[in-house]
Amino acid sequence: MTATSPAPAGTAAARDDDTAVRVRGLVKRYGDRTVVADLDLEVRRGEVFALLGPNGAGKTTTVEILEGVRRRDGGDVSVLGQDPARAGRAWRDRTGVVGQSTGGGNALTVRETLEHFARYHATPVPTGELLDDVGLTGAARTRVDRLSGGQRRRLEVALGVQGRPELLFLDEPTTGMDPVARRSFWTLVEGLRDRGTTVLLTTHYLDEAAHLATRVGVITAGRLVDVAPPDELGAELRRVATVRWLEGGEPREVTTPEPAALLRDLVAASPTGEVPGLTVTRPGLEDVYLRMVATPEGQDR
Ligand SMILES: Nc1ncnc2c1ncn2[C@@H]1O[C@H](COP(=O)(O)OP(=O)(O)OP(=O)(O)O)[C@@H](O)[C@H]1O
Repeated sequence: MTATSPAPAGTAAARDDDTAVRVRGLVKRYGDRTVVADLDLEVRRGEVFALLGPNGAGKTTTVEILEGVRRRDGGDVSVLGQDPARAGRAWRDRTGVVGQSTGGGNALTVRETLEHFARYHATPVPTGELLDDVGLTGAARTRVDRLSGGQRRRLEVALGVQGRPELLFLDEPTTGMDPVARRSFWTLVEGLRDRGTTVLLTTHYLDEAAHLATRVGVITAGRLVDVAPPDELGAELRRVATVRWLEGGEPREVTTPEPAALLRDLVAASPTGEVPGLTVTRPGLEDVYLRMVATPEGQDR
């Protein structure tokens, strides 16, 4: 089938049209240790998908297999319709990679570095625009080996998006950035998302996942344990609410899946109909995430 002929509905090729990444039964071992264990994952075209998980859970390993820079031991992987283990230069041009920071540097300036790598792309983002997008205009003439950690991270992000990739891999992109730089990075990713770029990112910052991601997936011990939009993750865990109030001046707290019934009882029992200090809270993304990874399996191994 050629790229232009429409795939019949319901076929694998038709489904691939709206799927950027499809992973089935992915396995990766180091020696006799299995670090990715039968992992399934699907990232739709145009979405920002965030992978969360504790240190050592297997996020980077998974992402590197999808980038085509690490071998797998089992499973099926399709990225932009091809197996990254066999894909060539043309496929690579359609992806952008911002790996975990290496801390390396060189004697070229920021601008020289961007101009050097621009030659590898068919339609690179103009250097001035790129510098602006990542907030490095003021550092354009600084040598890379003299950049701060956060500035270096911005340069790596610039190199990842320079070729206007269809699919961008971001491995802990904002580690080392100050809060202002993180915010402007979020704006950059939002701009990419608005232009239809698919983004797969790993992060330890739950506010980043909540802000940017269409869906988040939680990996513990090499397995994907849940996938959902950030405000729906852990639906079961979220059903439970914590009700707090003051009784005779003393704080009281009850955790219940049916807060409405408790509120009715509290109001009925109050002579004035008022319940002092009353609050009802449901678990947020962070609470849910911490519960998910709190199992022995979820700990760093
Ligand atoms: N080249 C390697 N050789 C042996 N073990 C490795 C290698 N690379 C990673 N590992 C191990 O594989 C496991 C998964 O590592 P990985 O880097 O994928 O985790 P991660 O979820 O990205 O963690 P972090 O959040 O700390 O970046 C870890 O236990 C790690 O020590």
